[in-house]
Amino acid sequence: MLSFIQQRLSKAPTQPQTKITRQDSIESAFSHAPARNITKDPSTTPSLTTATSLTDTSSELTDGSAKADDCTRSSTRSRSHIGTYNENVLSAKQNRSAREQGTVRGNRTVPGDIWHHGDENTLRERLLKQSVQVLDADWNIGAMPGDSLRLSGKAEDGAKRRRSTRLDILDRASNMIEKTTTVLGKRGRETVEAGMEKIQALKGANKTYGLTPREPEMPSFEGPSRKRARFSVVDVSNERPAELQGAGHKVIKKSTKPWVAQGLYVGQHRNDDARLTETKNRKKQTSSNRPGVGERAIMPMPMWLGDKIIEMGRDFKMPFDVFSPLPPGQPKPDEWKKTQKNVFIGDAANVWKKPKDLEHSTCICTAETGCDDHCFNRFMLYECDDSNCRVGAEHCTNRSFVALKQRCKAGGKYNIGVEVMKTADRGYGIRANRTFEPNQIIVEYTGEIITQSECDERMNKRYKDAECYYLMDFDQSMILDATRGSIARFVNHSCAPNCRMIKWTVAGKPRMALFAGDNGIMTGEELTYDYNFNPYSVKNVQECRCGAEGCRGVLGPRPKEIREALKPITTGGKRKIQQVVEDAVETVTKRRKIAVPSSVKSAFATAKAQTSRRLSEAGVLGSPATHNQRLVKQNSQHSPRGREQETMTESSGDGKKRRRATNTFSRRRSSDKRAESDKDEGSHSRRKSVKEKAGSVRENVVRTVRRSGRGTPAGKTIRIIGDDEFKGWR
Ligand SMILES: C[S@@+](CC[C@H](N)C(=O)[O-])C[C@H]1O[C@@H](n2cnc3c(N)ncnc32)[C@H](O)[C@@H]1O
Repeated sequence: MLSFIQQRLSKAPTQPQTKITRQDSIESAFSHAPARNITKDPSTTPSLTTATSLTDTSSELTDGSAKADDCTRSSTRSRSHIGTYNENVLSAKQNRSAREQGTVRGNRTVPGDIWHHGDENTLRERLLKQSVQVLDADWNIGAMPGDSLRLSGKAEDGAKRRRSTRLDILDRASNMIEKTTTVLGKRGRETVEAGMEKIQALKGANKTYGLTPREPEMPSFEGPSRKRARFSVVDVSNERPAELQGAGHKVIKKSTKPWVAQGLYVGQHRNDDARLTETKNRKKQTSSNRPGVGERAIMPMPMWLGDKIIEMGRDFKMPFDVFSPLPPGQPKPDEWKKTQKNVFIGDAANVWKKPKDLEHSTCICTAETGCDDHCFNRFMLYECDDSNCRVGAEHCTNRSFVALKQRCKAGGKYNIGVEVMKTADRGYGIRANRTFEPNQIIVEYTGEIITQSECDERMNKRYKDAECYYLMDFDQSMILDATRGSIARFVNHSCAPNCRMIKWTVAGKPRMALFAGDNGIMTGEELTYDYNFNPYSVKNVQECRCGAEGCRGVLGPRPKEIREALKPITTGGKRKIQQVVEDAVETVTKRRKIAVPSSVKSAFATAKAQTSRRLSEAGVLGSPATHNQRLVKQNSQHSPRGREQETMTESSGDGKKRRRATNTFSRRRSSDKRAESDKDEGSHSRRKSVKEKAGSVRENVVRTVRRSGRGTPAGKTIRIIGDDEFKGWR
């Protein structure tokens, strides 16, 4: 501090450069103090401003007359502050509080009693101590002689205001320029004058900031600092209120941390909605000033999926492109006739019969359960609607086809969700351009519904030279031909599929759709399902190129199994006969590449009839109908969803895997108890027993379900029965 004062003093033009010792200081105080005490009249004594700071140069005397006085003599106070001192004493003093020291901070005058009490030594000592205290007191450099001290009558204002050092610099700069202009030519003068104007403008601008807080400290250029790197200097002149706006004024704004709000999705922020078309996005953006439209306050979910995911919940997965369509310029299949609805062709409409029992089907779900896996309609693959479900559209979750319709109606690539792609060795295929939930409906398989005879005709004529066929067994022995149909016709086969093709009954009509498998679908995955292709002839077997780990090598069952299925019954053996029958009736082609040769068909029918007859004779089965019921029992495997669509394999006695009929299901009902009691009646004739039990079943079975697809002949009627009931039929 002292060195600083000495520096100031050495710079001061009016102050002679003398070394002042502490002793001098004391003596100076000694000599001036009485004068001050004597002239202590508030009306005449210039009141010094309260101490501000060392740099404060605006401290002013209230009395102008004092100015002259101040010029002629040094301030007592100032001089008392100057001098050398004993550091030990000083430090000892500093460690004590002002109260302990018996002085009040800021008391810079020598008390009057010094003059009246004590001898010289004591007096000197006290003076020494007090001088040292004074050194520790607040300083008012403005009171010091020399320097550019300016006085005015408003001491209080001066205490609050400080002259900006920048103004000093500007003053000096303008002085220099003034001097320079005298030696410059006209052109130079003009340039300098322009500079002057700029300086004046700056000065003016600075004045407007007279009352603004001190300019914030700017980052120095000493080198990059980690702490400073977090701050960025930004021009926020537009954000500042008008009165604070000044030329090029910069403030420091803390840099944002977008990852706090966006997490792993940082940098993926987009203004447009990828699900919408460009036009719709533009429209949306123009109307996006709606109130309430804003950023989420919480960490966003994967983009574009919205509230649905929050509601439904989903395990966290690493970020992926939720919506990622193929870039333009992909190879496209030849244009085909499209239809988004099934169309009955020819006699098909007359042949097809609406199931009679539908009106009786009403689920008993509540809004809480919302037609979950226990919903009876869901179990039967009936879609809920207002006629068969009391839960209502808001809570019912068994309205997939309605949801699909709404999605497609909304339009856009995202909502459609699938697109055609070219595969390496399987022609065209279908890929998902977005994610799908497990078991979510993806796309409907639509086309023309034709009768069997119409199919034969088409195969022989229209599709004679075709490479690909889009035929699928549908309902009531009819065929769904998607040659004219929906995009779903391009879905390829896989032995390890990620989707299922399932037939549902919607408003009394059968409809086929592709559903996501149990693992859901990720963006970019190729969609496949198991064709369960039945070539009806060994020579029509197609090589499978699905590339799955457990690939069967062919589309459909393995060749050996096909041979087994088609082998005529020559030998007895209950298990074998049963197996052949089961295999014969199990899988009906859902998708066929070629028409079934009539010779194969008749051989198949003959084998089936023969087997049924033999089994009936042997008392194993009562009738073809009960045979179906037996299949129901043997193959009913309760899936987690209470139904089973997939063809399954089960281990036979010889340890080999063999295919079993599936696609049917059974359910334990209250009638099971009755069946239990029936069982106790003993061993009557099998047929009689079956008849009796069939009667009881008729009473209790809720309805008859029409099913087709893998595992059961299309259009065959299968009754739903309880497991225990079935025991009696064996
Ligand atoms: C309904 S089409 C599927 C779309 C077809 N890839 C296209 O380009 O039109 C069925 C035909 O695709 C071919 N295909 C489908 N999946 C296959 C697979 N896993 N391996 C070999 N060929 C397959 C077979 O030729 C089959 O007859």
